[in-house]
Amino acid sequence: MPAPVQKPRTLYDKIWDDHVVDVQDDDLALIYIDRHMVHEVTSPQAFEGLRVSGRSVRRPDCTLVTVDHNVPTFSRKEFTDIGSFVTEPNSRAQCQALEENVKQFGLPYFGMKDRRQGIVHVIGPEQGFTLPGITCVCGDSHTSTHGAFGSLAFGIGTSELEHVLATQTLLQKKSKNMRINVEGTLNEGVTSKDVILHIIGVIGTAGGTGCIVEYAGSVIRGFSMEARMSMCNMSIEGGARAGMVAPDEITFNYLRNRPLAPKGELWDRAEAYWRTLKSDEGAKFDVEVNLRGEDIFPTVTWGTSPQDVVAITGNVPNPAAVADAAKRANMERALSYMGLVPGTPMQDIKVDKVFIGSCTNSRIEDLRSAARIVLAAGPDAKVAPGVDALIVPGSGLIKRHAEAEGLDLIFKRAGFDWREAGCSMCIGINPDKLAPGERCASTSNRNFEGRQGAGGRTHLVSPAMAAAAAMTGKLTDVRKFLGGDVTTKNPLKPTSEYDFFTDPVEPAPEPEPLTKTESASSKPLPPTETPSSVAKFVVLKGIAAPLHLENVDTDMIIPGRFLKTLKRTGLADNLFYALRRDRETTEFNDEMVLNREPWKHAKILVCTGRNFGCGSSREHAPWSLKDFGILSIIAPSYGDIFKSNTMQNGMLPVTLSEAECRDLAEDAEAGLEIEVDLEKREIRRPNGKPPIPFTVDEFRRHCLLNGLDDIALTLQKVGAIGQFEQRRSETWPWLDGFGYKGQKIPVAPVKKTTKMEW
Ligand SMILES: CC(C)[C@H](C(=O)O)[C@@H](O)C(=O)O
Ligand code: SF4
Repeated sequence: MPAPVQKPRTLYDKIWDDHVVDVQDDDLALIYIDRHMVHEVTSPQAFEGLRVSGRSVRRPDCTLVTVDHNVPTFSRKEFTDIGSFVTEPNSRAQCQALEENVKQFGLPYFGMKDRRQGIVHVIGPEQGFTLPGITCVCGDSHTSTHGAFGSLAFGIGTSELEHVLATQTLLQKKSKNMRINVEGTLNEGVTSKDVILHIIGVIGTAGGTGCIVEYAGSVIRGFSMEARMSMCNMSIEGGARAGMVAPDEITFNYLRNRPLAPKGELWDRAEAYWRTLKSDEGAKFDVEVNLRGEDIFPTVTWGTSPQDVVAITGNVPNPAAVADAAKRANMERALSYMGLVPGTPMQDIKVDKVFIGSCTNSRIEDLRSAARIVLAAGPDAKVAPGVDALIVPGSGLIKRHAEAEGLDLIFKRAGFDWREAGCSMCIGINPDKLAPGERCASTSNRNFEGRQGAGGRTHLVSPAMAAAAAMTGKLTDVRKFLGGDVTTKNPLKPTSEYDFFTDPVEPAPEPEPLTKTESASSKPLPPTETPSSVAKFVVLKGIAAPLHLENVDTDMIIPGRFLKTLKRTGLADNLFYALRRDRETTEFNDEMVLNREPWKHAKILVCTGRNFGCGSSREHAPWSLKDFGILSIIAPSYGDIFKSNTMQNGMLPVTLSEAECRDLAEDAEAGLEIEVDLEKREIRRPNGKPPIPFTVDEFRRHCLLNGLDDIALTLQKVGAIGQFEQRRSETWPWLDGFGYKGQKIPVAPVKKTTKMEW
């Protein structure tokens, strides 16, 4: 009999197929997670969950922990410990909790004394922890960055994080396949950051919802790994949970010799497998977008959403030209927040601050490209008067690498502030933030209201454009600095031979005993125990509050500065902070519906705009809604991570058509109580209108109706997980991490790094 012909598969299909541990009737699959990265903001509640239920971390060897969001980026010369160095109490508490958890659960950790510390999405690739063909997760939406290596990498919430720690698996439904092709040649001054901003401008922040995006085409193939990471990083801003690029020579060259990448014969086996990781000819994509490199120009955002983009040569758009009333209102709000007048040339907009950093653009190439512009401005050129310009390398190693190339001197000579690694001014939950009304050209990824500090105004740009803005004091077309051959004019000498091996890679430490008699990792996993309970959701009757906004992001639901908590509760007052509070006095206002009777008591939120809960993976968003009393949201569509986060908390997101949402919003405006019945899958109104039916995943419905905990259910499949791990060790042995079953990876000999003379 001829062998069955397998139909052509996409890169995503292949990685998915290779990770399925178990499939349930309703399309949900338990998939194995190869790499788990952890930081201090989204993990404390998950570790607490493990502690309470007496569970251990299943694969410390596949877990890597660092501290990045809260850390101050000023000099660490005087650093002794977190307790004295991180002075803001909530930030300190999160960093200290992480260090305690690392010890207690025995996890590999790059702390603040370790020069490999840095932004979680920078250090994984840098160490070779991120590899092609893997599944990779982190309690952070920009995990999409790691897809640049041809891996399936996506952000998860805190409950899912706990699930991965305990089981090394996740319950997932397969997403749709989307491909974005960028063919042709890029214009002068256009970088991968401009390409991804342009893409988001075209597809919108909901464009990739429900999809995994593969970036393809000659432009992408020509990009370095750094450039691919910047693109995949912002997949989440385009609504997609993950973005990926098929691995190729550029990927292999980047990874070869990285500390945690396979070596010798294992490398050869791995590379042979990695070469199979590309979409087959004829593979089916549910959505395909084709763009031309020639149509992309140096790009900048004007508004408060990453889709609000314009070429730097353009003007601030005019809301009056927009027919749709809701869109016009959104634009007016954005322009008022940004303090911009329609028609103003973008290049006339003055900036107060420039930030070069974040998981999008803080890698060595980003720093080089910014340095080139500074050099092109002239030997004595300085940062424009009145502008504060900050350069924050993504990791301690990048900082050293840049210093070895002398980039720090270029920056410092021109008046830039040269910092230590961390998330810094990307999110403003550490000392680096914008003051109210300050305007910043930023290489980060989110320009939401208040993102870089309450009242701060963000324009997203590439590192070269940020450097140009620093030198002129205004948003500036980078091409002004690019006349002639910049590389010969500017004597930058990149060092590809940077030595990553001077620090030994140690296996994870032994877990500390939880009590005198039981340790976190030696305690056996609970067997087929009765599923523990989370709150049940059966029928919910109550006041519904109407909300007429599109693309409500989780930064809007709860701003970053309120994430610095170790608890899941106490967040109600900060729900929709910017909408509910007066900008000046911060008192609750009367305009926002949730501040008024009877909606103050709302149990249901009816949102008429699409893409509710997009952006960051913070589970604090559903926690704050729940804390306020809202247990069900009704909207036309959701950000993928937010949707699963709500269901992990006994809340029900109902998806209805836009017309149905508008209809229900009328009832909500009238202050009527409505009833969400999960048992019958329908929404009932008291005014004689017919019930509205809805659909919901069967497994999720079952869990919600019975108040079941995913982790306990998954642990019933521990046998299948163990079998998968055995096959994984045989087929992909390089995926067992350092320290697995007592193995150690050899430490390469120490090489000397010399400061470059140029
Ligand atoms: C803290 C974390 C939940 C968040 C994210 O998921 O993206 C943060 O990194 C951000 O950039 O907003
Ligand atoms: S987006 Fe910003 S805050 Fe989030 S991980 Fe990246 S650098 Fe950190």
